[in-house]
Amino acid sequence: MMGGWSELPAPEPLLAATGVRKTFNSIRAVDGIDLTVGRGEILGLIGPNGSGKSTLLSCLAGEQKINDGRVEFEGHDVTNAGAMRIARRGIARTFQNVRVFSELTVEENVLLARNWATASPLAMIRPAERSVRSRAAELLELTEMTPLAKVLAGALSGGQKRLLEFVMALMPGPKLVMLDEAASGVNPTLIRKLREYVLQVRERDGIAFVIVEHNVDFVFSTVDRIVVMSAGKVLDEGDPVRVRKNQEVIDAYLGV
Ligand SMILES: Nc1ncnc2c1ncn2[C@@H]1O[C@H](COP(=O)(O)OP(=O)(O)OP(=O)(O)O)[C@@H](O)[C@H]1O
Repeated sequence: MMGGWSELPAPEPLLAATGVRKTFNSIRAVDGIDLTVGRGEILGLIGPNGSGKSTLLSCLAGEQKINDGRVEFEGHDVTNAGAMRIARRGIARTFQNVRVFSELTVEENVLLARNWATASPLAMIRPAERSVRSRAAELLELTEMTPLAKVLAGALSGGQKRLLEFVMALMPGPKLVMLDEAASGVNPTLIRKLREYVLQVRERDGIAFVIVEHNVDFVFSTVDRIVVMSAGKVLDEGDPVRVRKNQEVIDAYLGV
């Protein structure tokens, strides 16, 4: 068993973003951010509404083009490489507004997710190979969703839909998963389980996570390191215990 990741030397960077800037007309949504994520590291990204967290995720995932800066993944320059190419390199994400196919079952959603990062849209209609089916079954088992496999995704609770999206993000076998407010609208029991699943997946497969989150207890209890954003910049960064006591962070975000 490992003695906790925080005791290990700094992991080799998986993702390295430097000087990332994204503007919308006069709004500097992301204003010169440097961010690294180590292999298997769980990084928290917090900050007030509108501080640029989701925009930064979209830039890293290649959904938005950056105005300035550089993004490297496993040493490859992926700056403005586009969402598909970046996904193929091994970055997956979930969204603030859950994106699942309501008219398909849980299992069908999970099987479809295999191809998002690896194949053409045409390949989506091919029946899933045995290895894909067994990965889907294994991930549903891990997240205790096997009993829901045949249920239509539209019939799931908000929390279960978030869990389904989590499984879908894991299907292509990513090296980095970015979760955008995965605990939002999720009941406390399911949040505890989500935390457990994140830690298990990291432990088992060495997957790194970037967790954008307003649920302070969830994020501080799950991550190895935290980055606090404010008005498009990094306000503080480091050990969660220290950051939580930083008066500037308390004033800007943690507040009351
Ligand atoms: N497509 C867009 N067009 C114009 N402005 C945008 C766009 N997307 C984001 N912004 C602006 O960029 C800034 C950062 O927004 P962003 O959604 O990234 O913040 P956030 O930290 O994720 O906020 P929240 O916690 O509320 O999700 C805000 O001022 C927002 O209004």
